[in-house]
Amino acid sequence: MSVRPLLTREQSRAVDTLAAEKYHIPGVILMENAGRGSAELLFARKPANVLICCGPGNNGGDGYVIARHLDLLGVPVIIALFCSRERIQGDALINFKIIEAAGIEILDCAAEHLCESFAAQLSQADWVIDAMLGTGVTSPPREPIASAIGQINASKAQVMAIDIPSGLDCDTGQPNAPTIEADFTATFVTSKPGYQKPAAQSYVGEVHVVDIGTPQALLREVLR
Ligand SMILES: NC(=O)C1=CN([C@@H]2O[C@H](COP(=O)(O)OP(=O)(O)OC[C@H]3O[C@@H](n4cnc5c(N)ncnc54)[C@H](O)[C@@H]3O)[C@@H](O)[C@H]2O)[C@@H](O)CC1
Ligand SMILES: [K+]
Repeated sequence: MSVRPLLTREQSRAVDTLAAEKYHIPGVILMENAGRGSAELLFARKPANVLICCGPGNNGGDGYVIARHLDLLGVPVIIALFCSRERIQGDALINFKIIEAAGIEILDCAAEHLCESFAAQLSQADWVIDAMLGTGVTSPPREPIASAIGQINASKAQVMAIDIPSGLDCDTGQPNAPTIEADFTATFVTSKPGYQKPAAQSYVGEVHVVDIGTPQALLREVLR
């Protein structure tokens, strides 16, 4: 496939479902490929230290995989968790348990009062990874993620968005209030229709497509 067509948010979710149900690829393999590919993209930029902001879903799951691979590459990482541990499930929970067992530092930022250390870590961060909201987002960002987006945008850290800059409508390119302003975005399988729109440029930054191992036949089926 020379120039890949663009998957909408719904089509991206169809790819994830079909990959598991029709092509027998466990989601945690797709997540490993997504996280490893994203970690290697960031490592190439020689990060001094990385603060990885994780939301409640599989976008957060990508963040846990990225943390493990950057840690393995010798990069100091800290996870900022923007949901209660109890909310984490499925493929994200598998990867959360791995980094917990590996002793990677996790800041509990789910409850406002536990979040003082987030501001301190953010001020020290060379890079921030936005693994808060991906294709499962259904409305403008809610608290505590909304406040985190504002603090991240106000910080001096460089920002890498995972799959979708949190807050951005990936189909129209329209931002919500607030939306992550990323220096670059690692998006999965294909770029998204909204990423080429003028309104999206200050949010997506440089777009990189990361393959997650889905077969060509699956793409052809979804894009038909
Ligand atoms: N097999 C898969 O499904 C794969 C998924 N991947 C990652 O998983 C993401 C999709 O994961 P999910 O479907 O879990 O969804 P998300 O991880 O995008 O998170 C959505 C969750 O956040 C909450 N939420 C929704 N709207 C919100 C809002 N406006 N404010 C605050 N919280 C909100 C909901 O609880 C929802 O469960 C993709 O974007 C990609 O990053 C990748 O790992 C590739 C494989
Ligand atoms: K994101």
